[in-house]
Amino acid sequence: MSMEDYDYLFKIVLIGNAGVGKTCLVRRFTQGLFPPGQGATIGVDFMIKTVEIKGEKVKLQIWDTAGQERFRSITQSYYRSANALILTYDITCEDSFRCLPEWLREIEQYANNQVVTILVGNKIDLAEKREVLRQRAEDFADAQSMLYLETSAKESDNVEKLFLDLACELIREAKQNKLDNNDTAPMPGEGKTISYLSCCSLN
Ligand SMILES: Nc1nc2c(ncn2[C@@H]2O[C@H](COP(=O)(O)OP(=O)(O)OP(=O)(O)O)[C@@H](O)[C@H]2O)c(=O)[nH]1
Repeated sequence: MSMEDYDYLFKIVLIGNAGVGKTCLVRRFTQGLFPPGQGATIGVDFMIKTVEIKGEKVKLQIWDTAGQERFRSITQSYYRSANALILTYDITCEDSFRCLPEWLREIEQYANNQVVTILVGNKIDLAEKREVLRQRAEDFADAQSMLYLETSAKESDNVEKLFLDLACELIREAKQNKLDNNDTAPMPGEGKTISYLSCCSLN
């Protein structure tokens, strides 16, 4: 794809425990469906979706990582070039919430320190099975300076909002030139395309 096809290109990586719904969130957003009998992700998978925000074309490269521990060394290598991380847990699974500090350590260790991180509590359609109160998650996210959103990949609640809010935030940051793109920052007159990601696995 040539550079003219979009104004911005951002890489978004989903992380979090196995089974919290990362793949379903990506499928819902990129394909508009809730896949039946979704198997566990092996390693990483990626999808692309281009959205238009305030007249600007934003290409989102979305990486869905495997939550299973045994894939951790593979998935870690995808953190570094991420512009945004979607740290996902399952509101019906206390365990997936309790593992968040562990995920934050991974982020600290492997991600770029400019990365935008959003905490997502998925499966809100299963309200009667909720194990993690919204307030508790909000407080946790606040303390870590993360955005917080609750979603249902199944019912499509807040899924579009999740990715579009992230895209808006990334555009805002890019405009303030806060992204870690010192090497390839556009020169005046070269336009505002974030070109440093164009080398990433688009082949
Ligand atoms: N009720 C409900 N179930 C969901 C939702 N999102 C995902 N699920 C179910 O949760 C299970 C795991 O979903 P996945 O999307 O495969 O989870 P994952 O986080 O990608 O798992 P790994 O690939 O192993 O890391 C599947 O049975 C989904 O149908 C949701 O919003 N609501």
